[in-house]
Amino acid sequence: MSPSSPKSSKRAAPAPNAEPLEPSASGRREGAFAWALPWFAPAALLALWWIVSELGLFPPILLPSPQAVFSRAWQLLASGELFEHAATSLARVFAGFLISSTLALACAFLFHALPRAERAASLVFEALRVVPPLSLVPLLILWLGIDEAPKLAIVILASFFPIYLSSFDALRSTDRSYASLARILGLSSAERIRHVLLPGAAPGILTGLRLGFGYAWRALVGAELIAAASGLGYLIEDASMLAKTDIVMVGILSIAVLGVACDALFRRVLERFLPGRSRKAGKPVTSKAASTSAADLRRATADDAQLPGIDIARLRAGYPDAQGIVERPTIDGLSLALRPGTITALLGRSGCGKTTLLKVIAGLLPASGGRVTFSSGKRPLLGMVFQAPTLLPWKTVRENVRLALLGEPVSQADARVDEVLALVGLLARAEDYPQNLSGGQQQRVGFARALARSPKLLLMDEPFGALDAITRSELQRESIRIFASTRMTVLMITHDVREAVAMADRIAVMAEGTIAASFDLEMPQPRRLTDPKVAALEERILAELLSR
Ligand SMILES: Nc1ncnc2c1ncn2[C@@H]1O[C@H](COP(=O)(O)OP(=O)(O)OP(=O)(O)O)[C@@H](O)[C@H]1O
Repeated sequence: MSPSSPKSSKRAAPAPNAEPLEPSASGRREGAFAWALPWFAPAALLALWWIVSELGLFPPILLPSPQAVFSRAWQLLASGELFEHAATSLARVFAGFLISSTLALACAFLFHALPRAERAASLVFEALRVVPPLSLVPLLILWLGIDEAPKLAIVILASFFPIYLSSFDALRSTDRSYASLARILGLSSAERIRHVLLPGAAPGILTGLRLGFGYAWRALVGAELIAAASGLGYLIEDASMLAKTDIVMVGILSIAVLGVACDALFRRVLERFLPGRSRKAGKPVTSKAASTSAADLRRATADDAQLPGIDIARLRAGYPDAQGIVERPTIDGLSLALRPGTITALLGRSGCGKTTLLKVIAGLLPASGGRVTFSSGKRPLLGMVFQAPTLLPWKTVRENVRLALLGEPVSQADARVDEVLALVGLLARAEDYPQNLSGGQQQRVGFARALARSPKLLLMDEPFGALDAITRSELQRESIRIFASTRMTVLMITHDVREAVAMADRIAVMAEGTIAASFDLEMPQPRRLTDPKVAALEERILAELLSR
């Protein structure tokens, strides 16, 4: 059959860049009924309940019919009795929850700031966590009497731990993920809390609050067994004594409905008030700065004499164990000189200590021996491109880059953000959230953020490692252009010998925590990898690497 026949063209697969197809009829039907999905199971249970009671499988004293329960509920509602009990229970849950969430959040923040205090309290907290609050009722009555206090105490004890644990974990994992970034960007404690810790931990904290609220409801009925005269727990207990099963079921259903409604409220808060969670793509931005060329970035105006050289001599460094002792140094007697304004590429097998060296130079890890000397006297203003983009998902692209310029006047900082985003070709995506960008685009944003402060020293940890071949080669070319126009001293880790040969002035090969060989490249840019001299050097370096 000829490819142009109508039949064949009907069957042809859509072109890769074709508009999305119209949803199919079955897809449309599914979409139309999506809202009803959560109601299927309750409706099925209700139907089952009705059938069982209609068949008379259980006597009404054990299982009253749905009609009997709903008419009793209507009666209690009309008399205001149900509302009164529900209001009392809600007041108890809210009061207990308010106290427990305040205490739990205070403990989470305090213990996050004071890890030793957390370790000191951990055993007591762990023990208290596993004791069921209801087992404490006799003691609570002895200590607090039989009024509201023991009921509140039970709700507090039940809801404290989910909130505390979830919030503490969220704070700790956010801090771990972004600690290096915050230090490299020079954020103050207040800036770190405001821009990183709080928004990063917010989902975990809100989940903890949601869980805690659920636990507060669950503990309520038990709490209202303690000499209560009102509340849904009391209603259930009182009715069960008089064998009024329909009222017992009204009480249980009321707790379920109120609990689900409160949970839905929490979820709405989570979805609405967390910045950047909507993940919508922002509007494209155009501005004069979009035409910024690399040459415009010369504002640092640093000539080579002002740029930092780095002299690393007999360096030793490693990761301390739990006792704070570095047993086996990762960097062991390493010496390397970085000339001002040059690009040095660091090659070496995985695990030989390349990232560790970068961390010591950046001041993220202390040296245990030897020295790192900066020709500028102290550690210069530095930018770092991490192995992963390490963007804050709750901030837009613009806000992520802006984070590097928090101390600067707003208009100046905004102009600079435009400049560096234009430089990496992403000004049009400034209002997007990182989730809406590809991996390569996210890495470019990380690059723009590192360049934003016009660093004198740029440290790059396999910046192109996770990218596809085309994006990688594009970014390599862009980087060469940027390095040529913005004077910086650059140290770049890579696993790619070609990348090193294409970009670097010096290549250092690392093995077992020290520099095994180094090569100076005096070939002009741009370098053609097919050039016999370049190809021969690539071969030599590859052989050197393989011999390690
Ligand atoms: N936070 C850490 N705590 C303890 N040991 C670590 C830590 N980070 C790295 N190491 C260890 O230090 C050694 C060197 O790690 P490093 O990340 O510097 O290697 P690398 O050369 O950068 O590796 P790769 O090329 O795979 O990224 C490894 O043995 C690693 O297990």
